[in-house]
Amino acid sequence: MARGFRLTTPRLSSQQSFIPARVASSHAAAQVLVPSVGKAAGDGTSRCPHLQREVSTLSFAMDEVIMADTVSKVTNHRVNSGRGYEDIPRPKGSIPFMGTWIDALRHGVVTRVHEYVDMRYKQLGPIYREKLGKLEAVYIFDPQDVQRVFMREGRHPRHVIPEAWLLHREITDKPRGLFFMDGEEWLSRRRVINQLLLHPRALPHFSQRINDTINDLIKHWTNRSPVSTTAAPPNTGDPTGQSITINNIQEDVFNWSIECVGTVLFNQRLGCLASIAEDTASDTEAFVQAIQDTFRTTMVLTLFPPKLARALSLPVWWKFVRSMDTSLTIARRFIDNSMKAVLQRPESETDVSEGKPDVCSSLMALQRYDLDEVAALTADLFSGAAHTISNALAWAFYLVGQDQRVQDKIYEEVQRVVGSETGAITPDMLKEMVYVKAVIRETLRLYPIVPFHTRYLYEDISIQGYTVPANTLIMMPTYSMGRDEKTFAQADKFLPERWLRKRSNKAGGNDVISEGNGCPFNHGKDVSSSTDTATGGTNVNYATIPFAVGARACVGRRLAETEMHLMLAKVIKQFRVKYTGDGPVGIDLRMITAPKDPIKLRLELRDSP
Ligand code: HEM
Repeated sequence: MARGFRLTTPRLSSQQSFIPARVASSHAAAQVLVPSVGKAAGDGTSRCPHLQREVSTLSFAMDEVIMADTVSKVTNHRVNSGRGYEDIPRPKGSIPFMGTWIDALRHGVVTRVHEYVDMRYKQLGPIYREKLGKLEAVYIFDPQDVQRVFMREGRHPRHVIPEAWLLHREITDKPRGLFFMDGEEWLSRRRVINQLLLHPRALPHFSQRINDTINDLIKHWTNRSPVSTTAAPPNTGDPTGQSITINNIQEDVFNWSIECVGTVLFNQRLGCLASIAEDTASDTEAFVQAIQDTFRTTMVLTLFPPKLARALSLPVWWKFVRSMDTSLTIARRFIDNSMKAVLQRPESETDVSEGKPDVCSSLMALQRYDLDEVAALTADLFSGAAHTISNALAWAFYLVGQDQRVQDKIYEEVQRVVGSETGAITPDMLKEMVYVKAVIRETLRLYPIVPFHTRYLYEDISIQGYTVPANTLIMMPTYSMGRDEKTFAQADKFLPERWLRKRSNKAGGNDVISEGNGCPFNHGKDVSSSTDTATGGTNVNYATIPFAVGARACVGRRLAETEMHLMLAKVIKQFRVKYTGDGPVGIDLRMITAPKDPIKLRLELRDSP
């Protein structure tokens, strides 16, 4: 193949909206080459040679931050990488139209794509391309390449939206939320939601409600399975011998996360926790099932053309439509009920950033969007929140439930910060809980809830010496990157310490353990025994970015982290958690990284909650 060969046909599917030329050209200046990666930051903050400048994922005005960061380093960008798209390694056995679909199906690709992609990475290296049925993409694995992709995503970053979802939206002709939008439409709404959810002032406001819902969940657990007295194991110190059995933590946490997000979005209690106490069927159960079915069928329809599935009236298409309709109807029911309450409130109570009650009222107070659009925006947040947080917490309890050492450290930290205080854990207290945060961060490294980050760039980019043309789908597999031994020492081990660093206390007191800044490289140290493992890095580590980075990073990140940190801290403060399942739980990839089997736990009441 000739060097520098370039495909001229855009690889963006006709289903994915093209950005109008006007918009594309307006931000062409932002498509610039970032300084060479691997170079220590020149701002004097980096002590780690592996990492580069940080793109703050938490800035509420993220888009501007990124623009500032990239534009300040404008160099005349021109890709001249030597080898072209056609030269990028690809698996053997690709056939016209189908690509390597049959091969992939043999590997059980639908629920184990993460393993399949990992196998390809080991076979073909840090960049390869593959066509799986309809889905043609370039897969990249090197964190430095990932960083470069995010740095060049432009003012209106574009991610992949499953074709089946787009088709469904087209058929139903209903407005949808942020995830589905692009261009200026996306940016203007995203800025508003950023203010409501990512602004530092927004969350302290919600933490009392999150605390309350966690207290209620624990109360419901106790009501459902009254704390039973078992023979207290001898010499265990803390446990009183009283315990609660949980047969499926995921399900319970799902109910809780809907309840919790309901209080943030609508300042309403939705009543989802009642079904935990009563063990009865509820709307939330139907919602869980519908979302699971939507995700599962979407996976199949990612590989098999949805339009064809629809034309052939395949059962998978109809199952997809039914589950999508059910989940949207139930979400809409929750939202309509809540909106009624919001509409009845006095106008003075409608701006969350001024200490007012919730996201939905704040959106309505702007008087910029009609009710349908407010409902669409909040429905997106609502369903985005429930499944992600519940699965992440299920994995966190699964991991800590098997690791007494980690639990003891969480407990020590929570006791140190909160002491005998039995009220709410405040945002200021949370700031000090660096170990709790490290546990969640490590959980998401091992079980990244979103299995692939995706981007279409507006310009060609050179990756590993190959030119990847503009509008190619670039997939960044989070599972493989998070478990890569090249990046993480003892990559398969659950070691929250890798995210901490020890600083000596100049005032002569004890050394201070603080949050590491993300350098995952262990610099040759044994990460299990040291608290000084994430040494010296200053920046976001692109090998594990569970919420993505940049202007299109997860808009619910602050909320998700606050909910997860609070839940972990409060449960471990009161209970010892034991995983009681029958062995390791695998991953079932249904668009998100979910546990394959229910995660069973026993919660043993501590002596001194
Ligand atoms: C463990 C929890 C969560 C994880 C790991 C997670 C991860 C992500 C990721 C990776 C993206 C894609 C960003 C991209 O395309 O680059 C995303 C987008 C999004 N997330 Fe989350 N998320 C979580 C929780 C939440 C919560 C709690 C909410 C709502 C309150 C939420 C709402 C959204 C929305 C609306 C988008 C689309 C944003 C846009 O397109 O501008 N997520 N999330």
